[in-house]
Amino acid sequence: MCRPSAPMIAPSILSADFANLAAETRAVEGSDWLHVDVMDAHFVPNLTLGLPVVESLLKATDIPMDCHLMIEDPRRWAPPYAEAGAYNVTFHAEATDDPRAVARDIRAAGAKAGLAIKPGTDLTPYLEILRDVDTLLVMSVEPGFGGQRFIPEVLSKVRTVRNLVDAGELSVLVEIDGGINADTIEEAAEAGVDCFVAGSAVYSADDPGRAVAALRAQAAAFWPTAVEAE
Ligand SMILES: O=C(CO)[C@@H](O)[C@H](O)COP(=O)(O)O
Repeated sequence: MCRPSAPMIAPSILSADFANLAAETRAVEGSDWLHVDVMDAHFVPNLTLGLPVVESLLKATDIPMDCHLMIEDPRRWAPPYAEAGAYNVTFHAEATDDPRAVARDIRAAGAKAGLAIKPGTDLTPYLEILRDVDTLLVMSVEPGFGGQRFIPEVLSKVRTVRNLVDAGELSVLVEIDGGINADTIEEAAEAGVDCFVAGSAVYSADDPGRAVAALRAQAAAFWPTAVEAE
């Protein structure tokens, strides 16, 4: 996968009004991905939504869906999200002892496969596995809740993967999730993030669509001038 030609912004509907999800997705038309947090109250201490809501959302929007599964047993539960039509399905490294098999099943079911790691998880044991996924999701807050403070220490993992991708040794999209807003997006962009998830920064704005555009413009100031278009 080549680097996208511009920063990608993925609004997280965790911060949207769950009683008006179709309207909330229309408010962010023009976003690169729609980030959907699936939480099972076991892998994380929160419960959100599951496959039936994702299936309905897929009918309500054309924005490519980025499903972030914060769940136990992703080998069992991840492929149906791909079969339903999600563009990218991300599972947690900490939730499985066979990430390659989960990624293979997601891809076989028709979606891009993403690997997520919590802030405290070391990247080193997963570097080889990154050859078998399309996206690395670096969590910059503890998974479970929106509106938390950005953890800048995770950017060393972003820099490591950025350098490997730029050197042609890996081909993976680098995504960051948690605490991304006008105060933090620039340091993340400078470290080499391709895709920025933003929940409260987008949905607490008066105009979520303009908030997406503003975040993209801020990150673009740190974009390399000549990147190969995806
Ligand atoms: O996965 C998660 C939280 O677990 C995120 O996707 C949050 O939804 C991001 O929200 P903000 O930190 O941007 O408010």
